[in-house]
Amino acid sequence: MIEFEHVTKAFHGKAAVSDVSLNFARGAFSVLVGTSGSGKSTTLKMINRMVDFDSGIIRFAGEPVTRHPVTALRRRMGYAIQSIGLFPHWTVAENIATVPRLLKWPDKKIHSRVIELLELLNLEPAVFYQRYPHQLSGGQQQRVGVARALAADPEVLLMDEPFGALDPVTRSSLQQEILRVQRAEGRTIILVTHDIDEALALADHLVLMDNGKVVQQGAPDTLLRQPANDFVRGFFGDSDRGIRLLGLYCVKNLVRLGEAPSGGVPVSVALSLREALSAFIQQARHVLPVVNGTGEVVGNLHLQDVINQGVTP
Ligand SMILES: Nc1ncnc2c1ncn2[C@@H]1O[C@H](COP(=O)(O)OP(=O)(O)OP(=O)(O)O)[C@@H](O)[C@H]1O
Repeated sequence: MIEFEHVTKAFHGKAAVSDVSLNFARGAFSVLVGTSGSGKSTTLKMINRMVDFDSGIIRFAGEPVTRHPVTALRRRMGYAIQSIGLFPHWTVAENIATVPRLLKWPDKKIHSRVIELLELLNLEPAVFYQRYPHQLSGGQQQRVGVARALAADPEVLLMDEPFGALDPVTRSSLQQEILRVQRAEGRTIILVTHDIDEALALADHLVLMDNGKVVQQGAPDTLLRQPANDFVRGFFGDSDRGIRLLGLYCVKNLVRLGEAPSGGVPVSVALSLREALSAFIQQARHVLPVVNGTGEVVGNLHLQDVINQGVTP
């Protein structure tokens, strides 16, 4: 859906992005991750032409972005950033409605979309609808920023550290919301983060950048299991790689269905194997019962199977 071919951008003679070729597939959740100053934000901003590039081609829906009128291009791409950029004299509802208003949606449709998004992002409409940005916490402002980016159902969502100022609990629930929206609606999302665990939790397609270049890209599993070089190995923390790998899989993948339930506090099918490993350690057990979404015991999880998952592809 979005393709980069040999794209280069320099600021004051110094390359920020060098000869980058990438393909962000339609409906995929792509994540740009890397060291500070590696060119992630610049890469993102070149997609909606917030930053012009010096050479190469970037295509959106088959056409070079330079041939799309800037305003039309930006309306097709939601954009959410850490520093939020909410309009201070507009209420939360007016901020969220920015693009629907530009698109001249009827008032009723705008109102119901704003309510829907407030609920989606856990902001009680009765409390937040009429508030102004200065009356919100940093995390609430960020959620309004995400709601605004989603408002007009853009084909592509560009997000630059959108969960940066959130506490770990809110951050994790917002990550799950975004994943749910992306899976349910097949939305194309490109997200920049320097948080490795966030990147691994969200990405279908992970792009690791360093010094303006793409060092390795692919499925998170591939980068963890087959790091292209020492930089990639080091970036994911050599000693944490096994644990991070377990974070990519769910208990559901390994449950031995129909076994007589073992003792111990059950783990849910939806839990990651990383969290399940922690449950084994906390309970000092080798086998734990597994429950499905309705709390019914469906089988067991064996510690040995979890360990094997970290070894076998
Ligand atoms: N507007 C600008 N003017 C001058 N230099 C810039 C500008 N924007 C970015 N740069 C430089 O380009 C390089 C890449 O910056 P970029 O913001 O893309 O990196 P990043 O990977 O997103 O970093 P971070 O994770 O720290 O936000 C950096 O060296 C930065 O200083």
